[in-house]
Amino acid sequence: MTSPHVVLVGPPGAGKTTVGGLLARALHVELYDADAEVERTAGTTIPELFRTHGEEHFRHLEHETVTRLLATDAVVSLGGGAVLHPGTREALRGHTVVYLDVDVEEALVRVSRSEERPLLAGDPAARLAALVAERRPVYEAVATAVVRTNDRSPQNVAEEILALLSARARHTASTTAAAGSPAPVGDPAPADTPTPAGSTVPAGTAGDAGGRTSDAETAGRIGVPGAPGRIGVPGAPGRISVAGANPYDVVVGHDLGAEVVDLVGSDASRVLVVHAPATVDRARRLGDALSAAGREVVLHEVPDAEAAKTIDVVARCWDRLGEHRFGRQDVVVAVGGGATTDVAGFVAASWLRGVRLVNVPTTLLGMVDAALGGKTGINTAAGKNLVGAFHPPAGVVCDLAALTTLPAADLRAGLAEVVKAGFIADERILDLVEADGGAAAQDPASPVLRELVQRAVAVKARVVGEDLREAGLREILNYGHTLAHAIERTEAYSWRHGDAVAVGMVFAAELAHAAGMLDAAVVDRHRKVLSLLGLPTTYRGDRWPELHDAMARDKKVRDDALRFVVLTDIAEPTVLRAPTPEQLRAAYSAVSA
Ligand SMILES: NC(=O)c1ccc[n+]([C@@H]2O[C@H](COP(=O)([O-])OP(=O)(O)OC[C@H]3O[C@@H](n4cnc5c(N)ncnc54)[C@H](O)[C@@H]3O)[C@@H](O)[C@H]2O)c1
Ligand SMILES: O=C(O)C(=O)C[C@@H](O)[C@H](O)[C@H](O)COP(=O)(O)O
Repeated sequence: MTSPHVVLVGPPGAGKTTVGGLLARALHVELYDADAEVERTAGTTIPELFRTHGEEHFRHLEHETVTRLLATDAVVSLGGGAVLHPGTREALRGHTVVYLDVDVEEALVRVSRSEERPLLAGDPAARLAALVAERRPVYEAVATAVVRTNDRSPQNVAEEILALLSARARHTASTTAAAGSPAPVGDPAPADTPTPAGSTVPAGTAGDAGGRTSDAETAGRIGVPGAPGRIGVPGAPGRISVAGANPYDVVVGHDLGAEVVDLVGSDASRVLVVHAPATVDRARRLGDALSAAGREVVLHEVPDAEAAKTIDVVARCWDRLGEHRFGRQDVVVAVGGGATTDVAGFVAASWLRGVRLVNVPTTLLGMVDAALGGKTGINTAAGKNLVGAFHPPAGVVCDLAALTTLPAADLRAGLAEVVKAGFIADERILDLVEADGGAAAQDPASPVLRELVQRAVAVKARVVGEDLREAGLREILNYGHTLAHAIERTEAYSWRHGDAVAVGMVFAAELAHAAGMLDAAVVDRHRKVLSLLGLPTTYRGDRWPELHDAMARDKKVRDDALRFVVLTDIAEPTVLRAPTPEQLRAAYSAVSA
């Protein structure tokens, strides 16, 4: 089926027509500007169409025009409001759609230089701000990639899109070339053993939740607009929304006790505050605030770190809830790192088949990863996080002051998940770390760390908002985790999770390189960024059988075939299915100390 090389969406002033022209020239194809096509077909201007027939009539004509243009082999630029038509959104499924993101101030400067825009009549600044606020989630929903245009020349933006298109073409080519039967899970075979080639799955396409769930093999690309202003300006608490059946916010700031009291709400009679030994003071302070607000507070300490994630600890929590007659309207508040929020979350998910959960993460890793997204759970003898439930919190409150008491090694471990967000979706994270050799990222009081937190949260929020139950896209958050969880189990959970993830990401990058999918330069960048932060990039070289056995129990395994989230470039995650024993061996040997 003929399809445009790329469809550009975005608000007025995003540069769709200018960038579209450059792309069309570079690709030697036509540029179709949907607005111009509507005018040509209607034989009048858009302002005139609005005046004489109204917006609804215009949207109808626009939808028909876009449907026609989507059957061309061109570059297509859509009018700012085209995506408001449900039929147009539907028609965009399966196409490569790039959202050109721009801040309102810059868009305003650009549109003030151009022709009449009916929807901006009156107070253009206010109208544009309202339009962008209304439409941004829709652009993000239809887009397969988001490209920032602020402070960038149209040429520079076009180059980024061309690079995206060629990476996508490489995916398609490698998928076609590498399709093969799944390799059985087992130790790497000797080099001369014939084995099926590893196969890759291309990144997702526009708004294709249906396709993702039916295939369950696709990890998608996610572009993250990510200017700090979009997710909260430095100095004010950032508030990042997580979409879903029950949307909630992640608040990032200081002195946020009142947020917790609000989130618990006045319907609750009782609150179980679950905390780690290291967070008892913070838990007590929150408990006092909740008591002052009229709630009965039960403080409950769980063991430190991974020792908290057991069925015995869960059972003790259930006992406390039973003793205090917790009902359906009562609440669990988790105060601690990822281990605490994981176990407390599972308690909340299972008590009376689910009560309200408020997460107050006190580690960096908890703030950027564990406390949001709804994955709760515990470990079993067979492996990490094997029992649990998806139970999203009612809200997540990240008080950055907690990071000042966090041991440096735990802060570093959290940075591994921040870096993960950088590699899978937001390169600016990597740039920020590299800018000063990783120093500011490790300073709990620095604005850089705050921006890193907000950016990493924004990445996770967007992914889990689209795919709570890991039907496809969410797998990208597991980057580096297949080997990481195996290392943690092999080391009897004496390794920090983030440290294991750091090694796991280098392994995944080496694996993608061995499979011919990733340039050596990107693999090197993994080592560089992680080393700047003092994170490990190697592991002992004599543990392959144990590691392989643990990886064979990974949740991503399908039909007994190992599956790894890998990159084909920065912010280009995909899934490598059934890598060959040679590829696995090459990657393991490359990370062996
Ligand atoms: N559910 C998810 O989506 C998800 C995501 C990522 C990680 N995780 C899980 O999270 C866990 C790792 O989380 P983590 O790195 O936060 O580890 P952690 O919970 O073990 O905390 C690390 C250490 O810091 C201490 N601590 C916590 N807050 C402190 C503070 N403010 N000051 C001083 N000490 C403090 C803890 O008691 C612990 O000793 C793993 O079990 C991992 O599997 C879950
Ligand atoms: O939220 C997710 O999804 C993740 O994969 C985030 C990971 O960083 C996290 O460690 C998660 O707990 C792993 O989940 P699992 O399902 O692989 O156990």
